[in-house]
Amino acid sequence: METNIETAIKIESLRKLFKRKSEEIEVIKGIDLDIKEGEFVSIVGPSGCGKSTFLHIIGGFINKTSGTVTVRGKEVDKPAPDRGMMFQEAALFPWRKVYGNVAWGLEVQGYSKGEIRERVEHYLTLVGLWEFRNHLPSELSGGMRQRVSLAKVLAFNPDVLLMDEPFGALDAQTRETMQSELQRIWSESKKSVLFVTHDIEEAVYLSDYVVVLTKRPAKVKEIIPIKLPRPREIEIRKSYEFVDYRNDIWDLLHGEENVKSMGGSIYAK
Ligand SMILES: Nc1ncnc2c1ncn2[C@@H]1O[C@H](COP(=O)(O)OP(=O)(O)OP(=O)(O)O)[C@@H](O)[C@H]1O
Repeated sequence: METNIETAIKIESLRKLFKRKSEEIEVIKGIDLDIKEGEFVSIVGPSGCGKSTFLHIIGGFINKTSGTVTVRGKEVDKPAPDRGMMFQEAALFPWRKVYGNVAWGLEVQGYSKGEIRERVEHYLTLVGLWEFRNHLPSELSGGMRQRVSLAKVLAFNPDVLLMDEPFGALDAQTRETMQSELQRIWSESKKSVLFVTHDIEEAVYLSDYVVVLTKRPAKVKEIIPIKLPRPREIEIRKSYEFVDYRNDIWDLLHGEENVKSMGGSIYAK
């Protein structure tokens, strides 16, 4: 297989069936997708269509039935530090302070104390929480806990970030703040991100592309490039272009027959 050096994640003919007793449930029915280095790509789709399954296969947590998934040319067969994964709930040790949580993966990998301190400081500063390094997770807000989770994942220096509804449990205002923060952190860290969300506005605001999946079994229905300038200010959500993108994705998700033209900006890769 030919893999372009600029390709961070390559997915070809991916298929997934779950077996339950004598029944086979087809969840993913042939997905092809290329994510280039440094791209931010969101996945949206009807509830239960297979978004989390898709992300977990790329993470190496679920086996695929057929097809190929490669990250920087290397075939995925199990979880590994080249793929950092974030979930809706912050994955933190409650008994470890913020510093200790971010340091954990580095300790396990055998980094020296000096290297650990350097990396933990770098990533906690990046997420704006260095001064909270001696707090326990229980002493932080939900948004702050998710920022610690992000620092913990980034400290591994993964090639790609896989994020499954990471802001799904946050209130609307905190969620918006986290979206702006993530945009800044992404542009500074230059990671490729694959981001699953139910929130169309979140997908438009953050992404270079939004991938719309069909209902189960999931296929790619449409790939929409988001050609809004960066960095994106919060007010961009009020612009006509933004609202147009949101409405077009909403129509696609609701299976509208007469999807309004986006001036040629809808295309399949
Ligand atoms: N281990 C499993 N065994 C059998 N079926 C499963 C298993 N895991 C998931 N499924 C089924 O696969 C389908 C897709 O689930 P998945 O969680 O990937 O969807 P989703 O798009 O992320 O859902 P949501 O939008 O509600 O979060 C569902 O119908 C679910 O019941």
